Amino acid sequence: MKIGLMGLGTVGKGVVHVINQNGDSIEKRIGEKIEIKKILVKDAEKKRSPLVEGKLVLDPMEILNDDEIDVVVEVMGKEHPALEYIKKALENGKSVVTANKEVIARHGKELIKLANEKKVSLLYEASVGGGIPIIRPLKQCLAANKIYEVKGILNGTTNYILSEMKDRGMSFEGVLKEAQQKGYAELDPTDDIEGFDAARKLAILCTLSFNKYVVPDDIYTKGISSISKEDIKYAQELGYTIKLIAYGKIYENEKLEAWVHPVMISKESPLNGVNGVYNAILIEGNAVGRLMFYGQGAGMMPTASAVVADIIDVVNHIPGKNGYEDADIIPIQDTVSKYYIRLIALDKPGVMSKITGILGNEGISLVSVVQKEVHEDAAEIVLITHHANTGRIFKALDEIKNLHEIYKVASIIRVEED
Ligand SMILES: NC(=O)C1=CN([C@@H]2O[C@H](COP(=O)(O)OP(=O)(O)OC[C@H]3O[C@@H](n4cnc5c(N)ncnc54)[C@H](OP(=O)(O)O)[C@@H]3O)[C@@H](O)[C@H]2O)C=CC1
Ligand SMILES: N[C@@H](CC=O)C(=O)O
Ligand code: NA
Repeated sequence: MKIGLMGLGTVGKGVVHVINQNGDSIEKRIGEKIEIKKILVKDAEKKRSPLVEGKLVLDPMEILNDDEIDVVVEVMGKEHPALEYIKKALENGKSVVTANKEVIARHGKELIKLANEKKVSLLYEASVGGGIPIIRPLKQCLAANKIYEVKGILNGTTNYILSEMKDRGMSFEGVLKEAQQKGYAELDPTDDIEGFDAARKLAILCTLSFNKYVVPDDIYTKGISSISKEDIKYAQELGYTIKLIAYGKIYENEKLEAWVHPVMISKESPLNGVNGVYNAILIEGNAVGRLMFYGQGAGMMPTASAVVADIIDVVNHIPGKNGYEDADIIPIQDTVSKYYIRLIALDKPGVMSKITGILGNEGISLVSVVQKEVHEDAAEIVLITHHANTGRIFKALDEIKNLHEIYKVASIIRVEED
């Protein structure tokens, strides 16, 4: 499977990294090697990674007219000339993967029609929520539902700015600069700050969720440029957090409400804890109920994760192109965990030392021990172990169970701390 990559910025570099890092395991999984054959850039003088040596081109036609290239991956950004390149690729019978929300939100309808006519794929998972899987779940896993409502934090840059202003008392300009350095912001950060990027993403989500074609111009859009440190302080005093929210709802009369606006979010809302570059999307469907999708909405590797998954999806739709190896499952006895153990024992001196002795022989040490009387002659003993080999825990419990002072091993629960 030969790829033509258009763009080698934050996302393009991520795609090169992921394919370089995970190429072998991907090949094993899908039965096909993904090879980046050519990469389109604008600036021939920029210093680039040795990984892309010999692949760079400045003329888009070198990719679009290359018969060996099966998939064009557009990660250049901006509406033009990306739109024209995507169209040309589809016309030439190539599948297209793109992260470009501007192009999909404005021209998705005609592009999907063209892809269908040409019997090729047009995939755009990275266009909404970066690394969060949301497009494919809406198209496939939730297809049985009537979706009523879509609500979320859809822009990583503005969420990062608002979180950092609140938590570190940073200035708007200072945090924006950080977001740009981290590769979160659009080329023109006004797109992020004024809410246009979130509106493009909301247009895509509303179209998929409500089955009505929604474009960014339909969406009332207000960004965060007027949010000051004072607003953030007052919000905290009043028990709220300010978030840039994108909201879409379909009413029974089939009318839609769709807007992007700063919102005072109460402490109880699941969106309140979504901080930094993280995005979250809440979906309400009539069969599935409420769902929340959460993850990094921008950045090199999370976004590349979605782009490369789309490339894999193209391969998976070629008949006979996937295969799985047999799984080698680690026996539960060989796994390691802390354990909570509750025992019912005879309330008599010496019982505890027998129990700790058996555990000690298996190299199991204890974080805590609690003992309570439950009857005249019975006590409940609750132990929390340090990390231990599960096989040794089982062996020790078998021995403990057989002590005549033990009535029963009432519970064994794994303990996790993160
Ligand atoms: N950054 C992120 O976290 C996310 C980005 N996206 C989307 O992904 C896309 C790419 O974003 P990002 O990687 O951040 O963008 P960058 O600005 O970092 O990179 C753009 C790349 O495209 C190349 N390029 C731009 N215009 C042209 C042109 N006309 N001809 C040839 N090459 C061109 C640039 O070339 P050169 O290197 O020579 O300058 C550069 O390599 C955008 O649509 C964005 O909205 C989606 C999700 C998350
Ligand atoms: N600029 C965007 C990038 C991802 O789509 C954002 O900050 O969310
Ligand atoms: Na996504």
